[in-house]
Amino acid sequence: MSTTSTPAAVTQAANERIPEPCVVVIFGASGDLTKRKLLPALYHLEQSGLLPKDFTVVGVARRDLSATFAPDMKDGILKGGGVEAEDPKLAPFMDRVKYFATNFDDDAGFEALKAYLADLDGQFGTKGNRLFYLAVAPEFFADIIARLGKHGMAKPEKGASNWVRVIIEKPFGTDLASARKLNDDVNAVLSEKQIFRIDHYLGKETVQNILVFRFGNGIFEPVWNRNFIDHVEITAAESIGIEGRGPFYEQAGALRDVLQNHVMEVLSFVAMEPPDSFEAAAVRTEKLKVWRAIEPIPVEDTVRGQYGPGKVDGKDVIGYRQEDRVDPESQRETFAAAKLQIENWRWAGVPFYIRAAKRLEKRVTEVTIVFKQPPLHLFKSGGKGSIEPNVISMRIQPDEGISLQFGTKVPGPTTNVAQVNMNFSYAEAFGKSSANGYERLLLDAMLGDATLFAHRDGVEATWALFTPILEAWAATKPDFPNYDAGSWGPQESCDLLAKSGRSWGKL
Ligand SMILES: NC(=O)C1=CN([C@@H]2O[C@H](COP(=O)(O)OP(=O)(O)OC[C@H]3O[C@@H](n4cnc5c(N)ncnc54)[C@H](OP(=O)(O)O)[C@@H]3O)[C@@H](O)[C@H]2O)C=CC1
Ligand SMILES: O=C1O[C@H](COP(=O)(O)O)[C@@H](O)[C@H](O)[C@H]1O
Repeated sequence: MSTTSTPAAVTQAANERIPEPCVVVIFGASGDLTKRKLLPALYHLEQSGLLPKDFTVVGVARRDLSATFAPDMKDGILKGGGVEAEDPKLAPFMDRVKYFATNFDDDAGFEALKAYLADLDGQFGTKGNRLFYLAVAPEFFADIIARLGKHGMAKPEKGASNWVRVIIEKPFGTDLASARKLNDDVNAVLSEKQIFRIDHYLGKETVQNILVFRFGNGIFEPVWNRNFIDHVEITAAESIGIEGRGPFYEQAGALRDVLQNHVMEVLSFVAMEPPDSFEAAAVRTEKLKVWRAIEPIPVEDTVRGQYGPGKVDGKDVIGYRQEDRVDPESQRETFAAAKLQIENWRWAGVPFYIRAAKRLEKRVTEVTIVFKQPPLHLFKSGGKGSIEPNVISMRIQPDEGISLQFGTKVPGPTTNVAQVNMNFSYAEAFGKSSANGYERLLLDAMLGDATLFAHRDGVEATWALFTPILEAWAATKPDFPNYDAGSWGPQESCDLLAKSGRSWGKL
């Protein structure tokens, strides 16, 4: 497929969005996220000319890393790909990367940080504008924000025109009660306008493209409803295991880690009504309506699983219970699936099947829209394949793109029907993109645009749906492990669709 919009035109449009001068302060600076995702994302913004001229990054963590921080981050940027060591923009960018050591519970440290940031304003012309990024374990979220408040860093100074915003990483709570408590703690210091709850899936081009596909074209929306759609599948499959994050995953599991947040965000884009505008309040309102319209989920409509040993990409891999720092009797799920019913005018009667898991056969995140059959099968003599439904597959990752499956006449003297695909590939149309999702979201937060960030009400609405499931799961002992690493999950996951004569599409 060809494209009429050139990448150059796209870049030009993006260039109109340059934030005001500011300091980005990253708490958790020596962590994995900062090195692998955040600094590379900021540098890509710099390369694209999207950072303000007056700009600094300050990493904050507890150890004294002032001598090694910038070189270490440079290493992360180079390893992230797409950047050469001799890139002329790299050295000047690294000169603006600073480090400040303090423990998160140290009041004197926060007071010194405040003075340090004021000093940077003088050196770099950053005008008191602050974007704090909490790239830390969730138990620190509320404490850091409370200390920012206590030390006068959480609000602009009285009468001044500077801004203060805070990006909060996931997970935002572990159930409804903890999410509410965290929201209350955060809202006690910051106004909702200052808070940017990040879900990096919303930064992915292909997730945003769900809205463009639906609302930027005339031909899809008329069929995007219960009259034409049989069911929807959303899969977030990973072939990797828990990657050394045993203690984290033992607490989290697939439902808390991915289903409640990333998958539900994607679902809201697939199911929402057109917003009045592409602005935060309008988009959030429509997303919230979708989540609130979902019927309470019966536990029989959910499936949990845990991988045992198996083969992924031809290599033997260990089971979850054998992973480092995982309980050998662990009951934590590495697979979670559910059938959801959105009881509104558009979707009543259309099941949404969602699943997220580690150590499946391959890494693929996809939305699959399966359409109803035509009312009459004219081509009965067509043989096998003649009555397959139309399917729109929105490939979030990898091989980003969209395809439409439809039946077509096989050449020859009989009326045989074969299924074919019309395919749009991002890579073919636009070339490879280095964006990791964080670029767009960091830029939006610097611009004060919260459209692609979660709102308190939304976070609570999704926890309200899944908390009863977590409670029901905790009350019964599962028969784990129940799927082999490298498979497509437990048999019950197929049964969930088979009950109504459906099956997961081939990915
Ligand atoms: N890593 C990833 O790919 C993803 C991470 N996230 C989320 O991002 C957040 C950060 O994750 P990640 O980078 O992996 O975490 P890490 O465990 O790798 O990093 C934690 C950071 O917090 C600092 N820290 C911990 N305790 C203190 C303290 N008492 N005082 C000062 N600094 C402290 C550490 O500093 P020091 O080195 O000095 O101890 C380190 O910089 C988490 O909420 C995670 O859920 C979300 C999506 C993906
Ligand atoms: O938030 C998380 O997401 C990653 C998957 O992100 P992706 O961009 O690689 O799809 C997941 O591996 C991790 O467990 C989870 O915490």
